[in-house]
Amino acid sequence: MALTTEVGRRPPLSELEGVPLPAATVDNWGQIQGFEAKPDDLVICTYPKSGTTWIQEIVDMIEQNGDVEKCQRATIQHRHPFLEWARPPQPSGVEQAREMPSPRVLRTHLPTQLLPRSFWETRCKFLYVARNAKDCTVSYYHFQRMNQTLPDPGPWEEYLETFLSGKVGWGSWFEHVKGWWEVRHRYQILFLFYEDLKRDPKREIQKVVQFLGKRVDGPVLDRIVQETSFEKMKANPMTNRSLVPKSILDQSISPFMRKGTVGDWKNHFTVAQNERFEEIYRRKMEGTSICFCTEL
Ligand SMILES: Nc1ncnc2c1ncn2[C@@H]1O[C@H](COP(=O)(O)OS(=O)(=O)O)[C@@H](OP(=O)(O)O)[C@H]1O
Repeated sequence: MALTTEVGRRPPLSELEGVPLPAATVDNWGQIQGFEAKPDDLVICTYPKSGTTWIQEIVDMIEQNGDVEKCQRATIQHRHPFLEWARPPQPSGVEQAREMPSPRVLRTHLPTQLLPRSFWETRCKFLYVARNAKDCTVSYYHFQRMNQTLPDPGPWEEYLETFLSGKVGWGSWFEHVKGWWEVRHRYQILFLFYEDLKRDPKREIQKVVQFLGKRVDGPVLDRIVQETSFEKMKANPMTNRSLVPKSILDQSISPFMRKGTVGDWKNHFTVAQNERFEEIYRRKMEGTSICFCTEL
């Protein structure tokens, strides 16, 4: 009896310094906090659903000089250890990173105030990708519907309030984005926008190439643009999460590679919801110079 109930239940989030996080991440916090960064680490930082997988594939394609076969060596989630990953008895993200040869590419959704200190001290490189709040809300909503390890989002109108109050995994979008934006000139941070990547992928990928101190020739750059398109990544089992068991990601509810567009929020927000969102947005983003576009 009890087992049946356990299987069907979504685990609630835990909290750390007011930021909701998966309970296993909080339980493993000692290990995460004590993580030893290295000066040649590259850290991909994002708020959830902002283009993490996309930028990971771009970075890997650049590192492999456009060699598609080499990027097929493992699923995207196994190529770059996720710092907060903790699912005993599997090796945690920290343990995976420790085993990895340098130079390492790591990934995290942590807000600046929770990032382990060694990252700031070693002054390694950070690649931050931000996505406009409205599309992020929509993408996160569908992700929570299908991700059996996160709380059930409930109906859309309820989820919108949960998102606005920051009671979702990794906390408030507003605080996350503002936090990373504020430190972007103090550290080696390349700050990118999902919407710019959509509008002009070639230009944005060139920025990444330069930031990584690499050189790629024209045809290779064109191949990277092509192979990291939404359509290609949606069809690629190494990037589309189709190899993740259905008990974790149920893609019959919503695919991981869902739409990959700018402006899908218009298919979800009512006029009233949009007005309320904008009002809260204005208040929470007051005083910051960061600017997003919500349609192309
Ligand atoms: N190549 C490419 N082009 C455009 N858009 C892309 C691409 N790859 C992933 N995506 C879209 O990014 C959303 C998933 O974000 P993340 O990868 O950050 O998700 S996660 O936090 O790691 O779970 C999710 O957005 P939505 O489709 O709006 O839900 C993905 O479809």
